[in-house]
Amino acid sequence: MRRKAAERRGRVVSALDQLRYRLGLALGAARNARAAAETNLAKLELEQLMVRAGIERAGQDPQVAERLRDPAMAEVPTWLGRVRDQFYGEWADGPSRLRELVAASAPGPAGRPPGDWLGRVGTHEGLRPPELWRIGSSTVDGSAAGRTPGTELTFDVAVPLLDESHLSITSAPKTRDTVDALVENLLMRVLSTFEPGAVKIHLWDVGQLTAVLPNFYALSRTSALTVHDPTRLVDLLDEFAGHIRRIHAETMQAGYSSLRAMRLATGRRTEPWRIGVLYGNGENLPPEQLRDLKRVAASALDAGISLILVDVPTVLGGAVETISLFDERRAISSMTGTDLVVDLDPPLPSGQVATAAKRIAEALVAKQGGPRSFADLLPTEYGRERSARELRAPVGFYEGEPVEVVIGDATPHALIGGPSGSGKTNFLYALLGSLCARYSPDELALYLLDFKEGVSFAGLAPGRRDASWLPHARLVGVNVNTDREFGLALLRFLADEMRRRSAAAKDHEVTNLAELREQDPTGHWPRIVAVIDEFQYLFAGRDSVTALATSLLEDIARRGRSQGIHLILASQDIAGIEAFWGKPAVFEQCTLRIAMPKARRVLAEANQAAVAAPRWHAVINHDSGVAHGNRLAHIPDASAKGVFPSLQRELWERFAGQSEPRLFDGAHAPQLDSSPAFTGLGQAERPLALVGQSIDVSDTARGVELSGAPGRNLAVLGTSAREAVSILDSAARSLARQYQQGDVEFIVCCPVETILPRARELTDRLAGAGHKAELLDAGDLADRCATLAAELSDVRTHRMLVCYGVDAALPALEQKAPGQQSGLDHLRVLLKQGPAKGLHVLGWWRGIARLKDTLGFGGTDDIGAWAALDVQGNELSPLCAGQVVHWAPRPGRALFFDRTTHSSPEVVIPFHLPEADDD
Ligand SMILES: Nc1ncnc2c1ncn2[C@@H]1O[C@H](COP(=O)(O)OP(=O)(O)OP(=O)(O)O)[C@@H](O)[C@H]1O
Repeated sequence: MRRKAAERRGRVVSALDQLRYRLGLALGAARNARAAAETNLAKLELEQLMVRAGIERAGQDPQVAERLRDPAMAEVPTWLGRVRDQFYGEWADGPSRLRELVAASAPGPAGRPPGDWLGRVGTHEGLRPPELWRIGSSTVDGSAAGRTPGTELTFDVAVPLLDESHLSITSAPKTRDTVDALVENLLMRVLSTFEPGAVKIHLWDVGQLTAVLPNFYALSRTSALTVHDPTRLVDLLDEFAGHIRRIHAETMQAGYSSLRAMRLATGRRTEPWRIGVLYGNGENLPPEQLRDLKRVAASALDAGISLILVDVPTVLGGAVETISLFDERRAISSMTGTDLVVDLDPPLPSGQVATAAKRIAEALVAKQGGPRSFADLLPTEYGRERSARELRAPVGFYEGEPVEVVIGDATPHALIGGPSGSGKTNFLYALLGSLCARYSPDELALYLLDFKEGVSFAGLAPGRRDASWLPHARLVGVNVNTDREFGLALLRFLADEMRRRSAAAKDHEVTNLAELREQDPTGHWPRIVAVIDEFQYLFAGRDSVTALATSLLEDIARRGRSQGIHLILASQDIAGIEAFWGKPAVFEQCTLRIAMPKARRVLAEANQAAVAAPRWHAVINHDSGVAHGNRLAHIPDASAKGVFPSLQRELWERFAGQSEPRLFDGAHAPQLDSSPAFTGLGQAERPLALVGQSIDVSDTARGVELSGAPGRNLAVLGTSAREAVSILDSAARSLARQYQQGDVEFIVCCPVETILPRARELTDRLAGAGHKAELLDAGDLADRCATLAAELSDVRTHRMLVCYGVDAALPALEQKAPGQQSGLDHLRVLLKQGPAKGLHVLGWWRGIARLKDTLGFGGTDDIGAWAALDVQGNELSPLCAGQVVHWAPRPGRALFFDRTTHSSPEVVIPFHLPEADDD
């Protein structure tokens, strides 16, 4: 028992020994590994210190010297030396390669000696900026490059800047003049490279109000150079942040990741480069400013903004090159590495810099000088652009540079506001001219509607004085302020077109216009721009027109974008449009805002840019009116006499073959004789009695089909004689065109004395057309009604009883001999049974009550169609199946309802009667 226990103990002890042994081994290994790692770390740290100080000079660095005392570190300098020798060994022709590289990457003023360029104004248009900008040179000993020891090899040192990198400069004591010379040299190289205006410089110096780079003074009077308040770094950073947001949005919308990418792809420079030079004092910036600065620096380069920081201690995001000065001539730079000393270029002669700055400033002023003209908005060749992705055109200029408007996916619709006389119409002309000159009618179709009293778009359609028209215009609507229905018709048309495009997109399995055009290259899919000037009229009432207009506008605003249907809405007073604010969706979809001087509520609430905008300028904002999107532009005078018409004529000749636009002029009633609806009439089985022109996008007339169905009579209601006469005239004359001679007979009766000449005229015209037409004496009406009623069953010809002022005949018609039927009874028979037998009544009643008296207890069924003039809507409901009728009577318009074709009445324009004007 005891032996067994001793054995067991022995086994345990030996197992424990084994364990201890193994643990000991493991611990020892870990200790060794740790010691090795620590030594390695110390070597790497030393290596880093030596590289930072420069291998040649490292021995003088007290930190390095201290570490080198450790024998374990002895191999570090040896190793670094070997690496360097190996590097330079392969670098025998390095200096000359560098020289060539800098010469290629820093052409002209970017790298050449100042004598070659200083004082000359640059001409580079700025598509591809130089990649490097010279700051000095560096010299290496030939032995390092495999040459004879003692020979010196010199090469140029240059730094990247525009689009490429920021620059951080650290001064040494008493080197401010050197730093200034370095910065001045760099900026002068940049300014002298490009055409004036391509670069803007912003100077900020924490310690100085005005005297930063004094040789540049002449430039500070132009937009090329701005000196910022030393206490307001925040303003400068805000300004840059605003540019970055705006430019980022613009480039992304156009499908590019940076301004540079966009410039290279499109071959156009749309923005200047901006260089911010910030002089600090070596102390840390307050944390908030530091954060803002880092944020700006991180995305600035993609927006063409580069920073040059002098003694601003910060680690910037993005690419940064550094220059650290040792003394008044020498520095080290991240471009060359710490081992090479850069001999900075000597300062440029200050007098010459001042002269050069003055010349550049003068050239810039000359370039920007004087207001630019409308012709400056136009391209050299017309109709070259494609609208598949977007529409883009300059509308004005800011400091000589064009300012563009973009209508596309991100800014599908535009809102233009400004008080009367602020230049909205002029802006629209500038925009339309600029767009139409760039895009052919196959790329852009315009629908133009002006609610203003006046004829601002009228010239775009063919007129008496100028037969040309704007070939892009498909519709021109003027003087429509009383015809909100026309606005509605346009919106309906756009909504239908939107559906048509959406169905086509579905068929081709695509989601937007660009793809549809790709998939259906032979289709006709221009971008559609609908301009509605003074669009607030659309919302002028609290009625069904306003309700419908609002919902259609909302629908188009929401869904038009992907179908290439764009709205441009202009108004004097956007703030005052109540219905508009009740439905903010339209407002929100109008992400392109154009504020004329003093415009209210077009831009975002806190954005006051429109208040300060000078005359004939506009604030163009593609960011829903948020301040960072503001672009101020001077708009050239596009409304001066002959300016737009001459472009129109050129475009008309260039794009000959485009059909005329439809012109809708609310101030002119259409002529029956020239209406295609009238001239196109021929013999028909169910003839149409034309009542008037429809208020619609398509040029059509409305009429009543006089078939044999019950109720196929026409009543004209109200006291307005001119319109009533016109309606009966057009109805009878249009019917006359649809019958062969002998197939129809017109019986015209006019109990209203004053109208008699009109009735006679009509009768003569009908007779002149070869038809049987008789002007019945009012006193004979009752008897004739009796005869017509009696003959109803056996007449073979069609008969039209045209009666002007039936109400005036009522007293005579009502008379009846005892036991006999009255004339009225016979008229009722004609109204009820006539249509089936080919007899139709076209009558004018001057009041609804008199119509009801005429119809008697039989109700209104025998009047299947009517045209109301000065009659209130509520009086009309019984004639319209009891529905609520909105109708504000107005001269020259009628409310037309045909039970068989209408669900609700529609407004029509009775045709113009030339001879009736002679009254
Ligand atoms: N950029 C401009 N340069 C020169 N003249 C201009 C400019 N813009 C407008 N005008 C002139 O100012 C006048 C008013 O301009 P416009 O008709 O465009 O203003 P509006 O805002 O449309 O005014 P309203 O709403 O009263 O029609 C016009 O006679 C026009 O010639």
